[in-house]
Amino acid sequence: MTTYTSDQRRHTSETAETMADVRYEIDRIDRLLVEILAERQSFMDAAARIKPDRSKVYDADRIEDVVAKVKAACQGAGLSPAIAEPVWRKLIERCIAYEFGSYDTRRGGDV
Ligand SMILES: O=C(O)C(=O)C[C@]1(C(=O)O)C=C[C@@H](O)C=C1
Repeated sequence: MTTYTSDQRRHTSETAETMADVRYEIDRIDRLLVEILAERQSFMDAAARIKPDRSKVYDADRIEDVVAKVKAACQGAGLSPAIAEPVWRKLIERCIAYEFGSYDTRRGGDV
């Protein structure tokens, strides 16, 4: 199971006073995002292993389902959907490319 390593939080957005404070927290959060995205990526390998054929890697209905769920989560979390939606659409696009690569590597390039 993935465990996330995190540097100590020093400030909240309200207590930060200098740009050094702000950038320490942004850099800390970015390292956490990298760990979380690496875990998400690992499930593309699982999907490539489980999906019965290559035509299932790209799933338009599932893409819209993922984006809708992310937008719903944004409301509770206070994340701007204007940030989230394009980020997730690009993330999914790159995850699909990764999943195709994983699928082809696993199946020896057979289609
Ligand atoms: O849910 C899936 O079927 C996935 O493989 C995950 C994922 C994603 O990155 O969210 C990637 C490829 C699919 O086309 C849809 C969604």
